[in-house]
Amino acid sequence: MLIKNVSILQSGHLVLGQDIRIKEGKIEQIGPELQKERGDEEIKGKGKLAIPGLVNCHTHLAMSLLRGYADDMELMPWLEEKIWPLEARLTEEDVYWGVKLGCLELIRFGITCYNDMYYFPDVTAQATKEMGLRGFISGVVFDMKPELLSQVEPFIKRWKDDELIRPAVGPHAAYTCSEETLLRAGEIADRHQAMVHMHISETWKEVDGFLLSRGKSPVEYLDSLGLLNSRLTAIHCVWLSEEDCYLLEKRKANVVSCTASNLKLASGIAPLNTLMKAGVNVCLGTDSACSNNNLSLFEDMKVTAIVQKNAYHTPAAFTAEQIWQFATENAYRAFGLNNGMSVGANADLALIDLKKPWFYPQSNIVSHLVYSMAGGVDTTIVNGRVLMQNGIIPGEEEILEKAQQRFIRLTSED
Ligand SMILES: C[C@H]1O[C@@H](n2cnc3c(O)ncnc32)[C@H](O)[C@@H]1O
Ligand SMILES: [Zn+2]
Repeated sequence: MLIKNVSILQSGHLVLGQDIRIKEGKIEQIGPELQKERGDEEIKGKGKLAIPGLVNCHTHLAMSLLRGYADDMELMPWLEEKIWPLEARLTEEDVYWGVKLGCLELIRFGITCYNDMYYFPDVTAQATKEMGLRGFISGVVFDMKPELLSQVEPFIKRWKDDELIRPAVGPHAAYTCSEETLLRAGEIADRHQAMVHMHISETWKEVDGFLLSRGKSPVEYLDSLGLLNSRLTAIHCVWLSEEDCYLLEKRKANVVSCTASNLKLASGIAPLNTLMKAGVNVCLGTDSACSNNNLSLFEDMKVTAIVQKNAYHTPAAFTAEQIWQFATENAYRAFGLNNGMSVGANADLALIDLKKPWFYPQSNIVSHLVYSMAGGVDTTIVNGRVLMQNGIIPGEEEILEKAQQRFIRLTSED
């Protein structure tokens, strides 16, 4: 495949007239005037910017089926009164079409890899693979459904050698898993060197509960169980002490901030300034389309930048370049992804049509990507396979129809 005459970002500046040769799922060559080789599929890149694929570091993708189902509530009533009762009715087919609906949105927003925690992980993995996206997929584990823990290791064994899917371990949170459950989940992850995906310190009530009952924060408690390490994606981390921030860095844990979801649930604002000062690897996630309510990292980048600037009364903080790293390089580091606009990297990239008013004047492109990007990308490529070209995703219409049918069935008993 040869992407012709596209612009790329180099050190934050636009470099025009570049060609990108892709072979066997990798970027083989980048430069001007590359010769077309026999059999090369050519993609016209004139007027477009090629960006490395974005990584959504926290989703419950199948919850795209529940978008708009339960707004305007805080976390625990939202879960206990609305979400968990509805999820009790979920079938594998609901999850399959919900994941496909979510994949459509990820593709349209230039996201080539995502990190998921939900029910029926085999179905999530299969649907993701069919859509062509890279995914770190974990089956949720919590004591409400004790049978889920025993399904983790077989799931890992089934998917551990897949090219696009990386099986992970998903203990829901410290407040929904017993110590025994957390220890066993950690042992399984250690045995398979799998990523661990966990909601941590999302609300003040969660943290206050631990301080009162255990005399330590959730972060300190999880560290006492050996769960803090470089394979952990610690989701939310809104209510952290300074000691928690330095402990997360000491253990090289990754923090995933889900600003829009935190704000919509009125959970608070994560202390990203302290985390960055401590040297923690900070990434971004949208959480589900049921608490955001979309899966656009462009939107979460902008929201994170402006909310954090205001929180610290420092407009100069959280620059567009730093925020862009949250959604790209920091995420690649967290998941050990060989991604980026460089020779030998995975051919996971997106093309953005720059002929849009919000990209003019064509000056500070990273600023435009973070502060003014609107809509979606034009073309999305994962592992060298074109998933969307010129805004067209094959099979989209059927997925939209099926998702609508599944939502109607799922909520018909309400
Ligand atoms: C996977 C389970 O986690 C539930 N969930 C969805 N969003 C959140 C959140 O922000 N905090 C905690 N739990 C969440 C989801 O409904 C599943 O039950
Ligand atoms: Zn979540």
